[in-house]
Amino acid sequence: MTFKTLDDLADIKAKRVLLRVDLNVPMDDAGKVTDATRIERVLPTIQELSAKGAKVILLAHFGRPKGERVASMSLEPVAQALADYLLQPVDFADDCIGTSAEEAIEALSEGDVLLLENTRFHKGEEKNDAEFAKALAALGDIYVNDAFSAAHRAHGSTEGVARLLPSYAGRTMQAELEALAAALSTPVRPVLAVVGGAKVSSKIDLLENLVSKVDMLVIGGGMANTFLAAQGLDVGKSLCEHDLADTARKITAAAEKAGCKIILPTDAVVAREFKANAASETVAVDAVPADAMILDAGAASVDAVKASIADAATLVWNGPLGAFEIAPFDMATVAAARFAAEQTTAGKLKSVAGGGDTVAALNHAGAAESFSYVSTAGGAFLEWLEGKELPGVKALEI
Ligand SMILES: Nc1ncnc2c1ncn2[C@@H]1O[C@H](COP(=O)(O)OP(=O)(O)O)[C@@H](O)[C@H]1O
Ligand SMILES: O=C(OP(=O)(O)O)[C@H](O)COP(=O)(O)O
Repeated sequence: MTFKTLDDLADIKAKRVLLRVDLNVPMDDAGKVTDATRIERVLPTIQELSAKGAKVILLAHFGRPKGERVASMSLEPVAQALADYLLQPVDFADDCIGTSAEEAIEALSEGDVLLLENTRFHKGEEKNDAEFAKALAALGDIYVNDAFSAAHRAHGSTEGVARLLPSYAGRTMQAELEALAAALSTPVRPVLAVVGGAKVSSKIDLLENLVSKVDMLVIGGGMANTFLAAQGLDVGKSLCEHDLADTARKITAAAEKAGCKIILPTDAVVAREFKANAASETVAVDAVPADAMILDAGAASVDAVKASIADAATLVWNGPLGAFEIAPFDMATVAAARFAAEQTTAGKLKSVAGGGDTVAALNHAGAAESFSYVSTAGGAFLEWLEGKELPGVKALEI
C-alpha cells in the first residue's frame, strides 16, 4: 500500500494541520498518566510539523464515552502531560468541533500545538458520520494520521476526515507499519500468540483467524475467563462475557482444525475485592468461589505459559495475563514478560508485543527494552497480523 508521508509535504508554514494521534494512555484515578509510551511515540511528528511552522491541531480519543461528555474521559490532563514531554505549551479546546475549537485554532501562531477534546464525546465519531467528518475537516488544511493503534477503527477522525482533506501518514504510523512488516511478514515457526486483557468483545472475533496463522495460542486475562465459562466452568464474579460462549467454542473448534494448540489457565489467583493487596488465594479453575473474581493466572498456568514461550521461535503478544496494575495481580504478566525478554536476549526468540496496557505492563516488568519490537497498538496490531485492511491506513492510500 502506498501513501504520502511527511516527506511529501511541501510548504506547510502557517497551514492548519489536523494530526490524529493516539493519546489513549493508561491513567490513574488522580488523572496522572501512568505510561507515556504513546505520548513519546507521537513527539517526532508533532515536533517536525511544528518546526516547519504548521499550526498543529491534535485530534484524539480517550476511553469509550460512547458519544457522551464524560468528565473522567476528558483529554485535558493529557494536554499537560504532552506539554511536559514536548517541552512546549499545548493549548486545549474543550470541544473537537464548533466554536470553541474554531476560536482556539484562530488564536494559534506558527509552530503552536493545540489538543482538541475527546473526539468520542460526539456520537458522529464512532458512527463515522459524514457531517461530523465535515465539521472536523473544516478545521484544517491538511490531515496527518499518526495513530496506527486506532487505525482499525473506521471513525470520523481516523477515516472520514482523511477522505476530505489532503492526507498523509505521520512518522509513527509509517514506522509501525515498517517495523511490523520487517518483524513478522515471514515469521520463524513455531509462532506463539498470547492474547489477554479486558477488551474481550472487540478482540475475540480476531482469534478465529489467528488460530490459522499461529501454532500456539495462550489465552489469558479477561479473555480466558470467557473461554473457561464456555467450557461450563463457574468463573464467579470474574470479568467475563458469557454471551460470547458460542464464539469461544467456535474458536476452540477452529484451532483444533488448524492444528493450533490452545493454552488456557489451569489455576487462578482470586480475590473478592478489586483493590491493591486485597486478600487473595490460588485455586484450580474449576474451584473458583462464586463470590470471587479471577484477577491473575496461578503459578501452574505461568509455568505453562513459560513452557510455550520456550517452545516458540516467534512471540506476538497483546493483552496482560492479569490485572497487573494492582499488586499482587501482576505476577503472571511480569513473570511471562521477563521470561520472554530473557529468551529474546539469549537470541532464542523474536518477541513483538503491543497495546496501550500491554506496553505499560512490559515497562512495569522492566522487560520492554529487551523485546524485539514494542508496538503502541493492540487491537490494530492483531488485525494487521490477520492481514485485515485497516480503515485508517486504507484511507491514506494514494
Ligand atoms: N482477570 C482480569 N480481570 C480484570 N481485568 C483484567 C484481567 N486480566 C487483565 N485485565 C485488564 O486488562 C486490561 C488491558 O486490556 P486491553 O485493553 O485489552 O489491553 P491493551 O490495552 O494492551 O490492548 C488491563 O487494564 C488489565 O487490568
Ligand atoms: O487503546 C487502544 O487500543 P488497544 O487497547 O487495543 O491497544 C486504542 O486507543 C483504540 O481504542 P479502542 O479499542 O477503544 O478503539
